[in-house]
Amino acid sequence: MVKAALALERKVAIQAVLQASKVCQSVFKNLVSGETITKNDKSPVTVADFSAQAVVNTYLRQHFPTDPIVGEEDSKDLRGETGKALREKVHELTNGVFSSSEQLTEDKLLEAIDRGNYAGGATGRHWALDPIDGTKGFLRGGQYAVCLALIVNGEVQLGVMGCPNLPVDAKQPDGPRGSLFIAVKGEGAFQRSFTDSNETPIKFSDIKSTQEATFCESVESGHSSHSDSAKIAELLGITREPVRMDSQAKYCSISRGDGDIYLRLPVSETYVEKIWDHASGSLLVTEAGGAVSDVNGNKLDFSVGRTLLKNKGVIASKATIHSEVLKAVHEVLSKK
Ligand SMILES: Nc1ncnc2c1ncn2[C@@H]1O[C@H](COP(=O)(O)OS(=O)(=O)O)[C@@H](OP(=O)(O)O)[C@H]1O
Ligand SMILES: [Mg+2]
Ligand SMILES: [Mg+2]
Ligand SMILES: [Mg+2]
Repeated sequence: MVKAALALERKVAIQAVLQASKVCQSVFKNLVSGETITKNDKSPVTVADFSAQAVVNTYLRQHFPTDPIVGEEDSKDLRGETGKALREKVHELTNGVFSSSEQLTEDKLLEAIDRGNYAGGATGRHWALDPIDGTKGFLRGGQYAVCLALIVNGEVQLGVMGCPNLPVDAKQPDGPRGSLFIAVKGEGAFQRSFTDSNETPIKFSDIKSTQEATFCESVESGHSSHSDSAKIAELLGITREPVRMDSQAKYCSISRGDGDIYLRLPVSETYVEKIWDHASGSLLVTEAGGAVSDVNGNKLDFSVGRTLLKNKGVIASKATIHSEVLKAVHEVLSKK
């Protein structure tokens, strides 16, 4: 029997993402839905962000002590007198996940978070972590995801995403929630629930033409232009309403056939996408029978640091319609 690639990395990443997802769920339950929080108070998501990063980085450190990590967050806001209140909350929450022998001191907590400060690059292996992707989704009780990927020599080899609010079965939107997605390069894409470790292979839906397709896009038009995507939909003969959701849950949804096309159209000349917003999701898509490129048809280049400096926007779809989607994207964007 051929030994599965990256078996230990896969197992550790699943455990880390599940634990971090549970931290986020408990913060939401105790803080966001509590009465103490005002609408524009971002602190609950901040606490969950830092704790989730500390939890994942600690697991990675235990099993792969020399692996560097590109994580979205750093401990700056948790340091000194000004960071004391936040630090204490994050400390308590993070230690709630670990056994008595694994408890972190405050210093070790800050150190764990800052292990995410790696610059990335083209050689060797490193992890990319978004402790909460879709922070706005988290706050509104919508979609968010804990996203972890392993990048080796600039190529994503493993991606694990925890989506606490995503229904396990899209056909039962009011059914159980908490979906975990796993992809290893060359080994396919899988889904399981948070509570049952049985994994099911997933793939894109078998639409024959773009007319049958559904778009999936960001909730915020500031992150992807809704007006451009409407024009692209028209060119492709798409009549179904776009499904809007936050976070890399979009990649997960299309990979299991809930939608078909994820468009992230550039909204500004200056915004550069971050690797942690796309690494795990893009591998899931290609392993589920999809294709991913930027709006110019270039492969996403994860080898140039913490950002996707060489790319503009993202187009992900079922592989068989990708070139047609790209053509429509080009037609609309070139007129601007
Ligand atoms: N201007 C702009 N353009 C494009 N992308 C941006 C921009 N600003 C931020 N971000 C990043 O978007 C991440 C969330 O993406 P989403 O697809 O979830 O957006 S949305 O919440 O649905 O609007 C979000 O990830 P999180 O910070 O992890 O939530 C950001 O990294
Ligand atoms: Mg993000
Ligand atoms: Mg984030
Ligand atoms: Mg952020």
